[in-house]
Amino acid sequence: MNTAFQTFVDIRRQLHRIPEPGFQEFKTQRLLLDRIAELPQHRIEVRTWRTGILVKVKGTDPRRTFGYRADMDGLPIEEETSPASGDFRSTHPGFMHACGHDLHMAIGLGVLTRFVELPMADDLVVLFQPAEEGPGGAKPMLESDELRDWLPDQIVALHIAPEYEVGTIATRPGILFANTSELFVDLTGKGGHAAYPHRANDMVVAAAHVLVQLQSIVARNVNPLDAAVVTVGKIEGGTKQNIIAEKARLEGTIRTLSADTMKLVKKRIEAIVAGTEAAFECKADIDYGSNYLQVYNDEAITREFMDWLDGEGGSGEAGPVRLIECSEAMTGEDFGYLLERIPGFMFWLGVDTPYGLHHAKLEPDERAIPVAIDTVTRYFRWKSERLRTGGDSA
Ligand SMILES: CC(=O)N[C@@H](CCC[C@H](N)C(=O)O)C(=O)O
Repeated sequence: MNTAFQTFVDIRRQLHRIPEPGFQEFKTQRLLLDRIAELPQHRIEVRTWRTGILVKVKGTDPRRTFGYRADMDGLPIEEETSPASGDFRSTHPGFMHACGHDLHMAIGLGVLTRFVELPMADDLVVLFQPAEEGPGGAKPMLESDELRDWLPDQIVALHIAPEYEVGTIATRPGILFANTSELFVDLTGKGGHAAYPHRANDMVVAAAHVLVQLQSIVARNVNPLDAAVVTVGKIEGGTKQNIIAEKARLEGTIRTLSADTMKLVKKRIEAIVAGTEAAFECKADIDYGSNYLQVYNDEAITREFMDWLDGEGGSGEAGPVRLIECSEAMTGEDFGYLLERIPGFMFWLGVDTPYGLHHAKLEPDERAIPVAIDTVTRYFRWKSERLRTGGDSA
């Protein structure tokens, strides 16, 4: 790997050591601000918003602004990567960059650096956005004073994809990621002695009933030709093996490809929870936490990007890039809010690793970093020039 790219691999490793929860990305913000401060300052302007950062690189003759967005937060996962990554493993117990945001940020810094070194005619804004995993930073950042007068005319983001080889970019026009809603169900009954179940009201059993019935929603209520997911990722209840639990809590997430199906799934969840409440004579509360809008790629701009990648855009400094037109995924991304306001697209970046996103053993192949820096940089330059010379797809 050439030394220019190696710098961003090193930065990714530094970021990997310090994963932080949403809106607590203090060390991450500091590290990025320090790296940005090392760049020649005459072309850039920097703003901070909460734990996020906005950087503008001034073009030589700006008529438009292009945007790249990178998310910043880590996940509550204890890292279990191989000894080979020992020297840059997470130093924050119980936290890990297990969704690739360390790569997304390093790539953002790489793109930014390239445009500082060799500006394009148009402006570039790089957004380092907090709290993608929750509660969601894109929507409030979009509404912030800091972004209001720097809104790009077109925006791009990427997400690492463990299942694709390095050198692969996958995307599609239209919907790429699902609508999401978090789900929290709190059950309160009556605790008691394990030997006297008839005098108590057991919330572990009630939670089990809710959990099993939730499985019927996708199987029996959603049209099989549509798509939806109801996953419960965490159950909490009780205090000891011989005490009947007074409280239990289920934590999950709902994914749907359409807004109407989201309404249907929520209606069914409410019916199931109300039924359990009546049957178990307990109290049940539902909270939907944060909700994300689908990621909907602008059809014309995405198709144009795909055509470019299939042609002249497919060979770059970091090697050939192979395009895959992929299917929709049930992952969620608050980048959907940015795309609702600003035309653009998101794409998957192949990082070829056997463990999936949100896995404690996720080890993305870092050779994907140069591929992404080079591709995004070349694409913005090409698009900026094309618009000046009268190409279409604003
Ligand atoms: C790309 C990715 O993995 N994104 C997350 C987004 C989480 C949204 C929210 N906190 C939820 O759980 O519904 C995902 O889990 O898809």
